[in-house]
Amino acid sequence: MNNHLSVIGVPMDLGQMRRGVDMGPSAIRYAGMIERLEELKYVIDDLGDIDIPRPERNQSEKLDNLRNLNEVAEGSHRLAVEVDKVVEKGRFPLVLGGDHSIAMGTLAGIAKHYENLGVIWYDAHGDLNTGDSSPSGNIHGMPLAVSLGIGHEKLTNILDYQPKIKPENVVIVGARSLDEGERVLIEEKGMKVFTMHEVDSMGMPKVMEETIQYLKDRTDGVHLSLDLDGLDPNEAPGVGTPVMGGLSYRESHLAMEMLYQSQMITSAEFVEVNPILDEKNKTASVAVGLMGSLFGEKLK
Ligand SMILES: NC(=[NH2+])NCCC[C@H](N)C(=O)O
Ligand SMILES: [Mn+2]
Ligand SMILES: [Mn+2]
Repeated sequence: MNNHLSVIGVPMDLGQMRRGVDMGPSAIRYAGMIERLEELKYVIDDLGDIDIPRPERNQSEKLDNLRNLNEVAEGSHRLAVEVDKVVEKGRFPLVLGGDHSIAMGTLAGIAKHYENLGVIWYDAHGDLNTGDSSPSGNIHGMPLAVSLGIGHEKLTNILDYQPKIKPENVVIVGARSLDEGERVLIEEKGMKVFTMHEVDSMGMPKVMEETIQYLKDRTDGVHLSLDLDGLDPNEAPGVGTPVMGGLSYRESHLAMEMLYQSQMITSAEFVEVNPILDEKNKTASVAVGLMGSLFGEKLK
């Protein structure tokens, strides 16, 4: 694994309606992230936080069922520019959210450097909505669709190219809340999804084995997009859209350890940590713990 990490915080809370997720990057750093990774002998540049635009008052609230479209697009664009530079320098981008809408910026910055970027979308949700299909108008439910080139032009065209990724290079893990339009898209594109049903029936070792094998055969780099709501809300309560029956802390550690062993992850982001909804920074600590496993911590 690339031993030079560049950390970028993204205090974005405009992709959904619960305030506080903009403090996610601070909460994750406060939970000891940098020290934890330094312990593993990584060289770390913390690039600080991206400046996120604040919406003007009186703007028409939800144009095309896309809440805060212009600000989210601009924030993601700024993130994409920074991530692009990090990859250009040969460093591993580690992005801290912020709500999941930021993934469209992260992927825009990374994917131009790969022919076939793979993505592991670790999440209770598919985030495959568009303005047309979204029940909420919240853009954090759309970044995977946007990265596939599906959605509003202001979002799909960040850094002036699209699509960022191909549907066959994506694996979704932990899904248990998919909207109708998302199911249709998954079916139509033949996307690989391990729902909680598969995790329960196959077990996490098999799910990750298959994920790793599948991506190894077809990609030249793999981005991990980890939404903390993929985990069960009992273990990661500090998220804005919790869904019961999620991945356990232990399953998630195992998944991260297997990814470390595979040596295939080339970038990562940890999103949706909301300290206002959290219990004593538990969810941020879970994020840092999972990073420990992803970057090679071992018990012996
Ligand atoms: N990144 C997330 N937590 N996304 C939740 C999305 C929830 C729902 N599917 C929506 O579109 O509103
Ligand atoms: Mn989610
Ligand atoms: Mn998500």
